[in-house]
Amino acid sequence: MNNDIEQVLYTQTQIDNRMDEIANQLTEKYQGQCPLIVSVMTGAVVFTVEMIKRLKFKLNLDYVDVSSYADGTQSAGKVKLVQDLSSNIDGRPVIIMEDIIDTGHTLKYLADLLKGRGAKSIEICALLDKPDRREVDVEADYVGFKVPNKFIVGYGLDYRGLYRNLPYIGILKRSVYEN
Ligand SMILES: O=P(O)(O)OC[C@H]1O[C@H](OP(=O)(O)OP(=O)(O)O)[C@H](O)[C@@H]1O
Ligand SMILES: Nc1nc2[nH]cnc2c(=O)[nH]1
Repeated sequence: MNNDIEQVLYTQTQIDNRMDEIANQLTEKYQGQCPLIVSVMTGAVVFTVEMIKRLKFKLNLDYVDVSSYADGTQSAGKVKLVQDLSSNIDGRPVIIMEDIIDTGHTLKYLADLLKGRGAKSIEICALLDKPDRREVDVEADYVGFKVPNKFIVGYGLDYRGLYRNLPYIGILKRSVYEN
């Protein structure tokens, strides 16, 4: 295990098994619909890649880059659209793939934006949910795991750009970001 990790919450095997379950639910629901998968850069990249390989229906893939965290572990509270979709979503079912819902600001912003563009339906699929930190009313339709109110890294989630490549989900030691 990486020395900066206080505790592993979910191993690669646990993540794989949970992704299989969610993928089966999505496959049942979206058969014949060809939804657009919207991956939220950068944190959702690992989750998105691993999930879409399990989806047994026609789909398209696009991404947005939204940024809500100015620096380190604290939310800036404001969401910025850094890179827009390249697809037209009018009349299309959309599935947003996100790594974590924390305050909820990012997903609220994104879901409202895509609704305003006439998506036929919008569902949210999030690897992690940290409900204790919620500031706005937003819920995922599919959640991998609930996590405690700690700073989480791995499986796409970073601290200052690091740890995204860890093949598990863990709690970052406070000593890494406090001095
Ligand atoms: O629910 P919220 O409080 O809005 O937080 C969730 C968002 O924060 C992180 O993104 P970040 O802006 O750190 O960018 P990243 O995906 O590039 O890591 C994470 O990937 C989510 O998109
Ligand atoms: N890496 C990381 N990014 C986040 N964005 C919102 N919450 C978190 C978290 O716990 N870890």
